[in-house]
Amino acid sequence: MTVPAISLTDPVGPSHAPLLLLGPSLGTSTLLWDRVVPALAEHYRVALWDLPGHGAAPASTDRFSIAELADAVATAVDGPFLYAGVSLGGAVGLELLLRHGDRIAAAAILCSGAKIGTPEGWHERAAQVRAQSTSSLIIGSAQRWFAPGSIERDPDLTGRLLHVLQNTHDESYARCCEALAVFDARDRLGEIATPVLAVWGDHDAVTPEASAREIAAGVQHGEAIGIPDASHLAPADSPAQTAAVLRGFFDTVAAERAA
Ligand SMILES: O=C(O)CC1=CCC(=O)O1
Repeated sequence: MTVPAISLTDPVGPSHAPLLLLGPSLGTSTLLWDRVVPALAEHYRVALWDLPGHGAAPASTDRFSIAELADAVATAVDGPFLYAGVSLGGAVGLELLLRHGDRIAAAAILCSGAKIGTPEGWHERAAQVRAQSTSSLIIGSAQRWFAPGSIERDPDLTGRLLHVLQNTHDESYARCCEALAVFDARDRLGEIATPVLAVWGDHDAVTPEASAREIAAGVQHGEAIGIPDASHLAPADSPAQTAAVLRGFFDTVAAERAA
């Protein structure tokens, strides 16, 4: 088995606070959470991970699965943690819950699904990137990723996110597409006993409300919530609301466990 190369940041936040791991979507990096981390780091020790060949992580040219990414994330940290991940990072979250659920007190799965897209679509995307690089994805990704008005509201962050995509290692991106092509956790959601919050962005056509509701209904303790001004990259589109939704959920779970 090849271990996919992820990278992990040092945690920021109060030294005795619970560890919160934040995961990226395909083609992005830890930067996706840039506007959310300051609010979360007041209450949690926040660490972020990068996908192979994205952001700070080394490239992985061998095939890997979403489950192997989850194992790599679980191996990179010690002890218990909270988790929040976007899209592919949310799929990794579901595999973390299935494979390492005893270490996770609560997880938020944002703009994601128990299955995302179609195998044909992911194989086409992988072939396109191998032939024409991630640069060929910029315009379509900007349309899928951001809610109307986001680019004008925060040209710095949205522009830098598109640069991350352009700088992503092509073969690693293609391998992520192939991992998504065979990812399907729909039949296993009922095995997840950890509390889960599934979040959708109202403008998201990739993983719409129905995807979040499927996760929330399928796990043993699930709830779902929408973020009105967000598309696929909710932490970039609506950072304050994303932080508030995560804090509300994690605080409620902690209070219920303490009661
Ligand atoms: O299509 C996109 O770029 C959006 C996306 C799908 C899976 C993921 O992580 O991001």
